[in-house]
Amino acid sequence: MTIERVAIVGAGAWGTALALAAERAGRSVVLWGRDIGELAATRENSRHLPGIVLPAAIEVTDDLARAVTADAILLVTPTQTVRAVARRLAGIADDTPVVICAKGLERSTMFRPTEVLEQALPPAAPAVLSGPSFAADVARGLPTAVTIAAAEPRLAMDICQALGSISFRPYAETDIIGVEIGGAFKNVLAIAAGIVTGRRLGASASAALVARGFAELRRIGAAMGARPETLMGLSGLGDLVLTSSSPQSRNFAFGVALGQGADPARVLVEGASTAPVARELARVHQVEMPITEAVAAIVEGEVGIDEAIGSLMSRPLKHETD
Ligand SMILES: NC(=O)C1=CN([C@@H]2O[C@H](COP(=O)(O)OP(=O)(O)OC[C@H]3O[C@@H](n4cnc5c(N)ncnc54)[C@H](O)[C@@H]3O)[C@@H](O)[C@H]2O)C=CC1
Ligand SMILES: O=C(CO)COP(=O)(O)O
Repeated sequence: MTIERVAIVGAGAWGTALALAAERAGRSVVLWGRDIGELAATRENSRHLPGIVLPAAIEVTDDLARAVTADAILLVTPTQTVRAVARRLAGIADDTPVVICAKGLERSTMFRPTEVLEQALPPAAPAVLSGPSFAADVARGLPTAVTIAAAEPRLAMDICQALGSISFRPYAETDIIGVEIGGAFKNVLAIAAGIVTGRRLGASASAALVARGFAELRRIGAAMGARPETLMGLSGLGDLVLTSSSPQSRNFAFGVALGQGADPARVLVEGASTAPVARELARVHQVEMPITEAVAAIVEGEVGIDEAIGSLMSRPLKHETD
């Protein structure tokens, strides 16, 4: 299919950046948001992307009917809102590609976002966009590569064709589960990496955290049906490395604040919402995920940070690749 008109639903940092990417790729773009007063008036998202002015060609609207008729829709609101927002898109034509751009797991059901989408919006053809990509980098046109997955390889490639440009390079994939698992769990692991940095535990501990965190990601991925190659790619290891090493990441920055003694109840980032669900999924699938367990316990206020670190370091010795 040819995708000419693209709607971005959600005008936060990532939605605004993806609107710019789609416009650079030559698409006709409509950016829908519920709070677009300032954006519509000034063409600048000063809260999330200060200094970046949207070109006149991008239509900014709070009228969802303008989005429903697009050839493809990018759903770019936080994970816990995907169900409600998807329901509001009920008027779409059958098989309209709806590309999930959130990274997380629904708390009430433990569903991945495309599972939520399938329930809430049955006419949609689900897809997912994920990978190492900060909104500010994409908005500025810096080189970025992401993964776009859909069950049908042809659809994944059509969406790649629609969004790809000289600065934004999507790779097509069919492993929706793997891409979503990578995006959801890396946010939890990024909080752990931030805690290591905030607690000044050293560069060696940071590297160990990424490697052992990735071991957890591979184990839960195998249990949930992800392909190992997907987890090795942009949306798994690539995004884990990015968000576990950069203060630009809100999840990492949240972890840094926790490591420095901040109250876990104060901030809400995707990884904090996902952590208790990730822990529960690990238990359901009987997968050992001590770092994920520790993050969940910390953000839920069940243990202190020093206690959690002590528990991780005093676990029984084992073979590395068991
Ligand atoms: N910011 C980034 O660099 C990246 C973010 N993401 C993911 O994209 C998702 C969105 O993140 P951001 O845009 O950064 O968040 P944000 O906080 O900048 O924006 C979220 C937007 O969603 C809107 N929203 C929230 N609830 C809504 C509802 N019920 N109905 C309609 N609109 C609603 C808010 O008004 C806001 O405009 C998250 O899952 C995040 O993990 C993925 C890659 C990069
Ligand atoms: O997912 C992201 C980059 O790939 C953005 O990470 P944060 O949500 O932690 O800022």
